[in-house]
Amino acid sequence: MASGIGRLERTHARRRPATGATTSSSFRCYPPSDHNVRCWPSKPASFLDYCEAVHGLAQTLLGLVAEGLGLDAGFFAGDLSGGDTHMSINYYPPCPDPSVTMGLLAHCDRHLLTLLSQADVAGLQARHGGRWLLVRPVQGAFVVNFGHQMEIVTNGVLASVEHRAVTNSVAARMSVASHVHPMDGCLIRPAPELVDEAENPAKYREFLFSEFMEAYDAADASREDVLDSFKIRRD
Ligand SMILES: O=C(O)CCC(=O)C(=O)O
Ligand SMILES: [Fe+2]
Repeated sequence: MASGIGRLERTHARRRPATGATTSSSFRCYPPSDHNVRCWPSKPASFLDYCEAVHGLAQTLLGLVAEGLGLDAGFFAGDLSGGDTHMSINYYPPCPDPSVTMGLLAHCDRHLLTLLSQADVAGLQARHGGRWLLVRPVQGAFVVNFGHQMEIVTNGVLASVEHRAVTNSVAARMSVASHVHPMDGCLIRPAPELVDEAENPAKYREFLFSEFMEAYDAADASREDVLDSFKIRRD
């Protein structure tokens, strides 16, 4: 792990493994409960400040997204975004031949929202119109990703974004992703306000987020396979 990150306790391999020599550590970083604090890195000392700022930013963005959709500003607050924030710290060493080694395989995040810091080395790609587009780093800015849960709750209005990370032959790259999760027992369903049985019927059935986590792992994060098991078929 690069200097500055310090010791990471209770790290584990990513559920979605990279094909290259990527090192990823995932742990619950917020709220600062006794359990979560035990998983924190020992450096930097301002780690709590970072987690609090990210949490605050995520809640502000969710409020704005809700308003933009014509929902109550507090629509996503509470159970839908009130679970632990999961942080993934990804380290991609330089790779002699990037054409044969992917940093992180294509996937959609499973929860509501991700705030991703990718520092200053490019590598993140998002799929758009069948093509992979490089998401260039902007100094001091986060990339905001919608996950599957956002797509389902908005009945497809805000689609989850498929993305991956590529390696490069020169520079090591690091990214820090903060994933905003719902409460474990949260019921997920399209917002009734965004459903109209005649004009725009619900595209997804109701389910517990824990059920979704199992389906996500079983489908190996393939976008269509994951969503398929929750779609309502009308033909
Ligand atoms: O390293 C990146 O830019 C992507 C990381 C990512 O997609 C994730 O941690 O879920
Ligand atoms: Fe991701």
